[in-house]
Amino acid sequence: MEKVHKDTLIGVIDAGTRTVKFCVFRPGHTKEIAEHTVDIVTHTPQEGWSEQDPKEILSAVRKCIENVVQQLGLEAINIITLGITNQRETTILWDKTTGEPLYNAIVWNDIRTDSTVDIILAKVPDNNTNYFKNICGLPISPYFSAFKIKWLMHFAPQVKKAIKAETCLFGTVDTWILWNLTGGAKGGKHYTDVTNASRTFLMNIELLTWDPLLLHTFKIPANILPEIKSSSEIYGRVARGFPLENVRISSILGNQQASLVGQRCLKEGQAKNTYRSGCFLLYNTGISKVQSTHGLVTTVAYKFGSKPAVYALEGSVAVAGAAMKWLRDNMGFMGDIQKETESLAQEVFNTGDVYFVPAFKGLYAPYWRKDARGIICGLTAFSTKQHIIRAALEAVCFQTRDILEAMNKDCGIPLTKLHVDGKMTVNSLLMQLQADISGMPVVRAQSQDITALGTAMAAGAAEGIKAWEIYSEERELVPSDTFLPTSTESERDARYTKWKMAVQRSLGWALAKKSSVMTEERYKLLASIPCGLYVIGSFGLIALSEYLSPTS
Ligand SMILES: Nc1ncnc2c1ncn2[C@@H]1O[C@H](COP(=O)(O)OP(=O)(O)O)[C@@H](O)[C@H]1O
Ligand SMILES: O=P(O)(O)OC[C@H](O)CO
Repeated sequence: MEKVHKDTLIGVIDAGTRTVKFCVFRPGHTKEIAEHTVDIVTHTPQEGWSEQDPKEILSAVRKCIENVVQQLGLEAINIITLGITNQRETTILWDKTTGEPLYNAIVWNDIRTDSTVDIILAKVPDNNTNYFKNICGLPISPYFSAFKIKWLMHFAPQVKKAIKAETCLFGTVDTWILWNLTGGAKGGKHYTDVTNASRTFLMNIELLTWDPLLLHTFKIPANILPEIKSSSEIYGRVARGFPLENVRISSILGNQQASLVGQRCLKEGQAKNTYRSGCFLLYNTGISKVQSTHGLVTTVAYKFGSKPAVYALEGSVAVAGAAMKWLRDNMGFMGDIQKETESLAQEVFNTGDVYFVPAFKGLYAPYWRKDARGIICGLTAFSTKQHIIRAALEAVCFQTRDILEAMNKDCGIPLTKLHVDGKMTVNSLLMQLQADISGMPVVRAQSQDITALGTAMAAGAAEGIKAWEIYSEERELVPSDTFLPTSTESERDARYTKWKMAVQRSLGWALAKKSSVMTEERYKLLASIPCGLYVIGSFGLIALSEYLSPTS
């Protein structure tokens, strides 16, 4: 191990759903010294689909590193190591001989794989969503990578071809970046870490290896999968042609696990909630796995080198900040989310009994209902956009309460406070609503970069840099402020009961989808498609019915 110099710096690539960022930390400090962020375009070729260009992600990584290196000037030479943190579950398949993606990245919140879920459900006794939970910790849901891989294997001919030729590789976003940074087709390292692997639906959560039964169920060949490593070890060096050539890469963490580390929730019983597009609450259960019976998932929290893996219970919420984007972009309720959400919601004192369930793509934890769809209920002639914006903020808090209720039931020991981070937490009204709806103090981290910080800490640990005292019990090292509940228990419970009524009304909505396809869309198509395409359409239907047959 190289001697650590006092000017040592650690770089972090944070490849999120909406943005890619590169930032640099000085060991022991919680605030980054330089950063650059680039937005990533998400394509929606069909309703419910969500794709990104893997090459755009890579070029954003390059641009961000180049920009920060330029900002730091000569100091950049002190960056001795890099960490990678990433949006999880997002699935990329590429050709290892050319380095070319075989399809766009299918993003974690894409729901095209609903039919794949039905195929897998049809194979298990009683259509039991939790049938494989003992093996991989996860319920059957379009969220996880295996369903996306299976979809690609069926619907993308180029994927079929590459699998047959044994040139296809699979990776989540961490693996795609690592493989390319370490040489790509010329010897790139095809690794992932345990936290990302635990989100694929293919890893045995006990053994931390790819599980043969799951691979067989999905008919996924083992030779496309990366090797599973710990979250903190030296994986390789940046290859020639990339900025920061020869610098070691020494941590990989899924972004929600990274913020658990950054929040220093390193002891059993500590939890954090990160509010971004989605919202993810992770509860550290130590080296023992807790199997949830209330709709949470069991996931790997982190594994530092050869130390035992630490587990977490996770409550994943698909739509949190994304609902604000929808109110801005689709409803035109505001122009600037950051500047206007809080002030508009504060123009009213409550939601006027309006409830908003933003189940745009079904509901994740604790419901796991892909047939749910968004609803706004309780509208009256007095309802205004301000009420709806406030209801959207409350929806984030109610969804968090759903998770907290499930966690308390699974763990037995209720949380006494909630540590929070993520861009949405700048909204102080949201923080107060969260304290009032959950009835517990909400402790807000004063840094926006908790995810990157956790990744830097893990990279530092692999390099023997102990500056953050990662195993210290002193959580107060993360500067924070606290919001205390101002509601009574009966007020809280009355409102929560109403929320549950609203959730009930959102369930099952998508089951009626078929009838709408047979009416509007069909007739729109009949009016516009030249006759040759009917033939392609019927071939498509035959392919789809074969795919959906229980034997496939
Ligand atoms: N002041 C605010 N109040 C409410 N929501 C906000 C506020 N600022 C940002 N948001 C929401 O938070 C989310 C920020 O997401 P971001 O950190 O960019 O991560 P990602 O989209 O990668 O999850 C966006 O969905 C945005 O709508
Ligand atoms: O990039 P974010 O913050 O939307 O995180 C997405 C999660 O990792 C999905 O599981």
